This record gives sequence, C-alpha cells and structure tokens, in this order.
Amino acid sequence: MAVHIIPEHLYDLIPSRLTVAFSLTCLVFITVGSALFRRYKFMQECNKVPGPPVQIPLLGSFTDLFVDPDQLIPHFMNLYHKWSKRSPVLRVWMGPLPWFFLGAAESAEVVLSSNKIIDKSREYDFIQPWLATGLLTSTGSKWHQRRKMLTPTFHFKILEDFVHVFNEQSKTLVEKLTTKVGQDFDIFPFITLCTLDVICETAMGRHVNAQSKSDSDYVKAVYNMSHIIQIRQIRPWLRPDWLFNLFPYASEQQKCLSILHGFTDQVIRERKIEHKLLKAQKETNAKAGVKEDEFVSKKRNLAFLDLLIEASQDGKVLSDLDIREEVDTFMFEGHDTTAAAINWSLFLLGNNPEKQEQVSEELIRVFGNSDRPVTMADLNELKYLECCVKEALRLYPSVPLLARQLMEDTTICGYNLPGGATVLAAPFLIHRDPTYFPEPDCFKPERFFPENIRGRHPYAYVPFSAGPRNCIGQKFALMEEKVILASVLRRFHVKALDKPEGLPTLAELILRPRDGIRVHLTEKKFT
Ligand code: HEM
Repeated sequence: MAVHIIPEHLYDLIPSRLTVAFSLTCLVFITVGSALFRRYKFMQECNKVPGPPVQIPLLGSFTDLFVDPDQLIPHFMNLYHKWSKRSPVLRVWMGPLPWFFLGAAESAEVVLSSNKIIDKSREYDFIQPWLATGLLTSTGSKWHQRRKMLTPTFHFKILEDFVHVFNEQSKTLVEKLTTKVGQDFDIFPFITLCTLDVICETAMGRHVNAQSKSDSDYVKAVYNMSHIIQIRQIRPWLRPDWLFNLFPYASEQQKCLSILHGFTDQVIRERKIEHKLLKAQKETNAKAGVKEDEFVSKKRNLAFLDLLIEASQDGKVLSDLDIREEVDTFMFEGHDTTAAAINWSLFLLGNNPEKQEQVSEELIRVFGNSDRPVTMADLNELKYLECCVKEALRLYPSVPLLARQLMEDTTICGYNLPGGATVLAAPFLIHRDPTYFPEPDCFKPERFFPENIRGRHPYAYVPFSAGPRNCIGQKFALMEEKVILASVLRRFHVKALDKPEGLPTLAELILRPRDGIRVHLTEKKFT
C-alpha cells in the first residue's frame, strides 16, 4: 500500500512541470538579461571615453591586439593622438576588457597620486611565481607595512656604501669594452651583465660574476624567467594557469624557479649564520672591552639582505620567505631597468656628439686625466651628466607603462571609469607632451637645468612613477647610472650606429631596442 507523505489537499499547491519549466526559463532570461544590460551600461560608460570602436563583440578592437611587438609604441601613440585630441584619456578594448591609457600629466596624477588606487593590474600576476607578493606586487596593509619598513634601507648613508660596488663593476665593464674598441658591436648585453653584478652584490652581498661567467645557472635563470613572464603578458592563451601548464614553458619556469629560489634561500641561510656569529662576537668583545674594528669593516659591506635580516627580528617580523620575496624583488626591479636606462643614455649621447662633448668636458673638469674611482662628492659635481640621464629616461622610460586595477568607479578628467577596469599611465606618452616638453622628440638635457624645471607639472615627468607607489630605488639607480656612464665615457668616445627615428623598440617588461644598441667605441687620448 502506497504511503502518502504529502496530504492530498496540498497536491494542488505543487507546481506542474510546465510551470517549473516556465519559471526556470524566466529566471534564466532575467539573469542573462540583467547581465547583458549591466554589460551594455558598462560598455556605454566606457565608450564615453574616446577610443577606437569595437570591431567584433567580445574581441574588442581586434586589430589593436595583433600589432607587431616592435610597432606597439608607435601604434598606441598614433591611436592616442588620433582619439584623444581633446582628452588626456584613451580607451582601447583589449578583447572584452577595457584599458584606459593616461597620456597626460593631468590624468596620470589622479591615479599615481592616489592612496587608494594602489592595486597592480592582472598583468603583474605572472611575476608572482618568482617574486610572490614583495613590495612591487603586494597591496593593502602588507604593502604599507613593507614600504615603511624598507624605506630606510635606501637611505642616502646606506647608498653611499654601495659606490665602491658600482666602481668595481664599472672597472670590469671598461676592461670588457676595451676588447671591443674599433669594432661595431651591440653594447646592450655588456651593460646588462654589469648591472646584474651590481644588484647581486648590493642586494645579496654575493658575487655572481655575470660579466665573466654569463653562462652561470643563476644568470640564465634570471633571463629565462623574465622571458616567460613577458610571453605570458602578450600571449592571451598562456594567461590561465591550466593552459600555461600544458606548454613546455611551465616546466622551464619550474626549473628557473628552483634555481632562483634555491640560490636566494641558500644566501639567506648563509647570511643569517654570519649574522649570528657576528652578534656573538660583538657580545664577547663588549664583555672583554675590545673595540669592534672587525664589526665596522663588516658593516661597510652590508647588503640590502643584511638590513632585512636585521629588520626580521629572528623571524618575528619577517620570515625567511618574506625576506626572499623582497630580495628577489630587488633583483628583478633593480637590474634590467637600470641597464636599459644606461643603454638609452649611451645611444642618445652617441647620436648627439655635441652633448657628448659637454659631458666629456665635465668629466675632465671633475677627474682630470686620472682614472681614480668615482666618489660620492664627484657624483654631486656631475650635473650635466645627470641631466643627460634624466633626458634619456624622458625619451625612453625604462618602464613604459604603469598599470593599476580600479577597485571602484573613479572619475578621471571628467570621465567616469568603472571599477574593475585597467588604467595605464603611459610615461612614453606623458613624456612627449609638447605642453611641457617643446620639440618633444629632441634630446635636450638642458630641459633639466634647475631654472627650466621650475613650474613644470609634477606628473609631467614620471620615469620612476610618482606618488605613494613610486620607485623606492630611484636614488640608487641614478647613482649607479652616473658611476657606470662616467666610467665608460671617461675612457671611450661613443658613436651610435643607428638613428632614433624609426628605431624598433619593444615595450616589454622594460622598454628595450629590438636589435640592441649598436655602437663604435674609440679610446680617448689623454694629454
Ligand atoms: C633606472 C632605473 C629604474 C627605473 C626607471 C625604475 C622605475 C620604477 C617604476 C616606474 C616603478 C613603479 C612600477 C609600477 O608602478 O608598477 C618602480 C617600482 C619599484 N622599483 Fe624601480 N626603477 C629603477 C631602478 C630600481 C632599483 C635599482 C631598485 C632596487 C634596488 C628598484 C626597486 C623598485 C621597487 C622595490 C619598486 C616597487 C615599489 C613599490 O611598489 O612600493 N628600482 N620602479
């Protein structure tokens, strides 16, 4: 006998299959409809910003996605100038996602000066397997705390101790370049290996001798890893982890990571032991009333890592993994950027012999015919060289784009940009705005004379970004650049073999020349 769980008089209340199907269909229609409506409103809002029209729904301005890498900068410059005549913001649909390029000081200021818009965009995710969430990639309270903790490590007094490292590595560079005198060659790899040596020594206190042993596993891993990060940023099908893992890049990345992290882990372990020994020695000496001569000499060779170990308070404030992410971040941020900047300076001086002559005169004034190392006092004297370095960073900013994720709707120069969108402050556009830099394509170091800077919009020149998330290493970078450039230019006259007009450049993680920097060096004769 069937058992009736539901009383018969309630059967009428159970909806028929037809009613259920109808209700479900309505629900689907309402959900899809409201999603489409929200998307429509979102696109309508985005499309109020000038920019090329959507060519294929969901694929956006399709043709903008398939530009040759070396044409990316000229292409976006053309788009910006075409669409943004009266607006300092350009909208481009990168597939279904809107990107907003900020090409003027006024629009960049809104984002860069903000204490709220500090989240990096999705493009930075591919750096995280290597750097985890170090200073460059972290956000929120973690970033705030770390920034506060790390700022004193870039104090002028600490940077002063690194000048001898810059000198030593520049000396090796000059020796390597001497073998190339009289030949046409690409100077880019020479400079890059030099800055890699500098950052290994200053960040970790270790010599990797990249200039002498460019085939070391660590050096190769740095390059391969940077290449993989780059590839993932520009090839949409490599973005999702599950797809990336199907390609050989994934196993190559694993190999690189084990070398990179293995090396940093080992250095951290060794330096911590040295710290403990030194501390014990200090205590013993203090008890015995002995002077700390040895400690003082050790202190002279402090690397960023030592300062982090000190700040870690035996793991209470920073764990070994926390230390590793910061050291790796310095390694990543601190060598390619500086190398590109030095290379572009040499390229521009090599194209402007009269400016190079002015630098040479300044070098003679400061150093005479001597080949003594550069001192901190000399660096303050090298004023024209510094203007050249700044002007090179204006024309060829090492970091061509500064990308942020909007976490909420934000008004920029009258446009309401929706939360979730990516905004990109573009130094390569901002720096060539004729309002602030007349004849923007000309190399004119005089633009950075104190009297010419006065009154310029503070966001018109942002090679190191600006505002709360600006480059923590900018003083270090300028000092390093000046020591290396002074060392090269005291010894050689540089002639660039390519002209700036039409030179193919790649806007990768950094802005680099596609075919390197081809130069011809002549040794200077001293009287
Ligand atoms: C010419 C050389 C350099 C240039 C042009 C440069 C440029 C920049 C720029 C534009 C940013 C902001 C990136 C963004 O918003 O996504 C940045 C951030 C950063 N840079 Fe540099 N940089 C240089 C050298 C260095 C050096 C030598 C170091 C370390 C030794 C360094 C460490 C950092 C770090 C840690 C950040 C993240 C700061 C934060 O988010 O709080 N940079 N750099």
